[in-house]
Amino acid sequence: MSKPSTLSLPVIDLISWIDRSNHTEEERTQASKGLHEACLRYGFFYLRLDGFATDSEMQELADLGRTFFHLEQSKKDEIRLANEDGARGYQRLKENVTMGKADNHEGIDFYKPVANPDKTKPLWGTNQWTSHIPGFREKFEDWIDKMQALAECWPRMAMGLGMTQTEWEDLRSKVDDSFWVMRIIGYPPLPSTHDGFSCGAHRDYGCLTFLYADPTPSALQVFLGPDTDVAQSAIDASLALPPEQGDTEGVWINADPLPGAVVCNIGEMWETWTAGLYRSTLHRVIHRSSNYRVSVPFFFEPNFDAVVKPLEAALRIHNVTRSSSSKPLAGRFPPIIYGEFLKSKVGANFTEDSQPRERY
Ligand SMILES: O=C(O)CCC(=O)C(=O)O
Ligand SMILES: [Fe+2]
Repeated sequence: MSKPSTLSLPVIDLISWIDRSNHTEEERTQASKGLHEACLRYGFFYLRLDGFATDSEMQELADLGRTFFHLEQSKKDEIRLANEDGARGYQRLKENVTMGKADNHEGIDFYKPVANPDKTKPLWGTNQWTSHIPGFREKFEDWIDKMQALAECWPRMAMGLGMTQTEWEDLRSKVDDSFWVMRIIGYPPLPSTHDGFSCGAHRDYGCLTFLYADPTPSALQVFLGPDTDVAQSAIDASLALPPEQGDTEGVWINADPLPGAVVCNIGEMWETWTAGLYRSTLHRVIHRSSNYRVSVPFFFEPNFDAVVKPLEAALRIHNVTRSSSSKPLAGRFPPIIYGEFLKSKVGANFTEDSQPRERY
């Protein structure tokens, strides 16, 4: 495996939006510009959370996750996926599959609770919480609230798209009942004999991911292709993607944890809303250190019944910059009903002995 490049991702500071009364409009405009640029050029960046979440609060989540994964197997299996709708609950090591290869991690998945749960319907069951760790549920529910609040202020920051007030309100109505997902993931060291990764290369398919990971370095990697100008200097043909993922040349860079920040990345829904202006970037995890790594990604998603299609504001930008050779946008980004899209993803990524379910 080639060594990842030492390039690093941009850092976006949200404080002027979180603590509005102590910051100026000018500071908010600058933060928005930085965010827009980062979405255009990378689709992956750090979000500083000063004044919003502390390192010790985030580390506590990783510790709780680690305590769970270190329970005996039978206690973990008490909340296994198969008890529910096949999507909510615990999955064992290597139950997730990416590109046909077992991922060397275990995890617990939670989705937005639904009214009238029915576990016979895909994604419509009940979340499962361990009873073996005091405070586990409360701490993670607090985190879910925080991540939802963080996502609330986010689209407003994307001023760079030049949305009108009406367009902004329309977009907001698509995410005001977000069908969010949270995963708690446990990664033992990846054995050199394992045919696959800790988490294989993929794009997240919702709106926005906010990832807290424990301080383990050199685990999460992000792929920057040749159209990311920052990668131009570092392109190395030996780092091309495997043919099944397009054989694109580029670089894998480490996205090591930054204290006081989460990693944020764009999912396919934002790529659709912006008709490809914002990038949903490939990433993967290769965890070869000797410790047990824990990460907690929170996926902020559209409403289950939201229709997602390119935003007028994005099309206006395209119309200004589009070259005559580019493919018609409408064909490339047909409208999607988010919940249907989500269900269509369910199924490909589990081993045969577990209920099928998509890995984010
Ligand atoms: O554990 C990580 O660092 C990333 C996990 C991830 O990409 C995902 O669950 O979608
Ligand atoms: Fe991901």
